[in-house]
Amino acid sequence: MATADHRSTEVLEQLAALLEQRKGAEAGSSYVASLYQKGRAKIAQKVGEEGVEVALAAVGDDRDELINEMADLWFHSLVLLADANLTPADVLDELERRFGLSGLEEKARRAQD
Ligand SMILES: N=c1c2ncn([C@@H]3O[C@H](COP(=O)(O)OP(=O)(O)OP(=O)(O)O)[C@@H](O)[C@H]3O)c2ncn1[C@@H]1O[C@H](COP(=O)(O)O)[C@@H](O)[C@H]1O
Repeated sequence: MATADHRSTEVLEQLAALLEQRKGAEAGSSYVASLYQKGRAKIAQKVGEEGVEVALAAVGDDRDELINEMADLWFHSLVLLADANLTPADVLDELERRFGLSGLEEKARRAQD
């Protein structure tokens, strides 16, 4: 299994920066620019479709298929975030906040034991 390291967030940030640049590109020149042109509902639809594909891949128990479909889901989710003028950092902040909360709950539980 691959291990998480500094690349995990770097690749999200670099891809997000590229997605931001694509806002100024011609729709015919880039898949991402064509998605922006189709609009929020189309991008949201792609995220929904990719989510279903992830679920099907998970049930199929094919490791490579699951990684591929998850990459499609994450990619389209990043496009949706960019279209909404949000960044991966906004989501990472929320995950970090929740992780912090659960960490505190765990500490409190241990203190009671
Ligand atoms: N990571 C990706 C990525 N993952 C998937 N895809 C594209 O997402 C599409 C999904 O395929 P589907 O079959 O679901 O969709 P489709 O049938 O082509 O389109 P729909 O009719 O369903 O809308 C394919 O065209 C893939 O090529 C991606 N396209 C781009 N990127 C990244 O985005 C960057 C910018 O891309 P461009 O804007 O195209 O240069 C690239 O350098 C990559 O790093």
